[in-house]
Amino acid sequence: MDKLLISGGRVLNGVVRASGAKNAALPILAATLLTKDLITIKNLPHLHDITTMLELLGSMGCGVVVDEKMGVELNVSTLDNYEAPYELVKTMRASILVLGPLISHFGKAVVSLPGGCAIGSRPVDLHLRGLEAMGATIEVENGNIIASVDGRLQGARIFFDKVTVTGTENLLMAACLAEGRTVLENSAREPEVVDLAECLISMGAIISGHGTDTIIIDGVDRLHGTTYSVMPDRIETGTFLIAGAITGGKVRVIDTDVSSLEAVIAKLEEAGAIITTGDDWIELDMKGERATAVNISTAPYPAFPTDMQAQFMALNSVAKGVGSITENIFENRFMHVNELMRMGAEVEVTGNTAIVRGCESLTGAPVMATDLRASASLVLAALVAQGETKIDRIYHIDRGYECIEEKLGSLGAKISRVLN
Ligand SMILES: CC(=O)N[C@H]1[C@@H](OP(=O)(O)OP(=O)(O)OC[C@H]2O[C@@H](n3ccc(=O)[nH]c3=O)[C@H](O)[C@@H]2O)O[C@H](CO)[C@@H](O)[C@@H]1O
Ligand SMILES: C=C(OP(=O)(O)O)C(=O)O
Repeated sequence: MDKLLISGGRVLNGVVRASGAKNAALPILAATLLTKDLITIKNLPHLHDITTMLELLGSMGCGVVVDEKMGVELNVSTLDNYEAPYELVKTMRASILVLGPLISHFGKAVVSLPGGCAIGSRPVDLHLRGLEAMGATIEVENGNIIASVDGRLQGARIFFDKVTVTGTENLLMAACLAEGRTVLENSAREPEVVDLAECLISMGAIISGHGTDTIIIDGVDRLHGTTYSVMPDRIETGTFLIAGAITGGKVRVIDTDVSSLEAVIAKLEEAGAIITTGDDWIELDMKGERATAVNISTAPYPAFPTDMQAQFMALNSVAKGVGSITENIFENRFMHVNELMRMGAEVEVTGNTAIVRGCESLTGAPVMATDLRASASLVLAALVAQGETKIDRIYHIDRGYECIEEKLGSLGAKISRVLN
């Protein structure tokens, strides 16, 4: 298994480009199942999850042509298989995103039921209940969700008990080809949901209210082809800004989306960073100062994102003072705590709150990545730790960070990949 080797203690300085957003690219790729016309998706990040989604679409019979800049041309007209098998779903939960488009366009779908994962139990009951409200028949057999509908799905009013990002995306996609109007209430307002809606609109869908908690979709008979460019990755952007903050450096992230990072920028400023922004760039300057610990409480957008929680835990570990981190979305998203403690971090967890007492320095150690953002927090901690850190199981980080060692290396980090 590949490992990352990081020698800490270098101040990061420079400019780095944000890649396309994994969490927008995945639903947008699934949305291509809604038309038989040719679709071109641009600014796809070069990530393991994207390859998995392309593999999944390919296994269903879609034509997939990738160009050298990670633009992809998809052709669904050859699709002849409506199944997302366990082998792919177990490596990427977001495979569930093909359920809504498949049943809406083809009237049938078999998708392996995603199990729990390292950050929590993560059920998909709200996806299934919503599709049933639209007239689908759903059965779970041998670990598979078997969905079908006679004729078209029917528009419906659906209230989500809990805000769910991929749940909103699945039903949004399903509603585009349904008969009549669908109203999604208590919908996710995440920028990635908005990006998906914009892509669907460019395919001819009639959608309003995306970016608010009530999305209205008027179903159409067919969608057409489009060329669409995926939004920049706000979580990758935030992670690079913290790489600057944790090392007392100055980092500018370009080709990013400033408006999607308000909650993160506010916390970085509270931590003592000087932030300057332009139309599509954010610069963080610590002026060589150590950060001040901040309190974080995760919640759906526009509040502080759970996907940035672990990275702020790393920052608090070496900050001045004490900060609390409360995780409200996933029940088990503190797997990084024990690994950070192996590097000398002082963290006490009670229920869903971690109290982090900042220390003067961390020390390098062999550590284990447990999930995607947990791995990012270990990379960040390693950048500032004394000595060498070896991070194992970095396939987690390859799910969500494009060329992490090249990008951090270009900012001055001493980081390399050990191939095994
Ligand atoms: C591919 C993708 O976009 N992944 C993101 C998406 O995951 P994902 O869409 O899986 O997360 P959800 O927004 O659905 O989960 C939010 C909460 O709702 C619960 N829930 C969800 C669905 C459901 O049917 N029933 C239910 O109880 C979940 O267990 C969790 O406690 O949003 C999360 C929350 O911002 C992010 O951390 C993930 O990076
Ligand atoms: C949790 C994440 O991804 P996924 O929902 O694909 O597991 C993430 O991007 O931090």
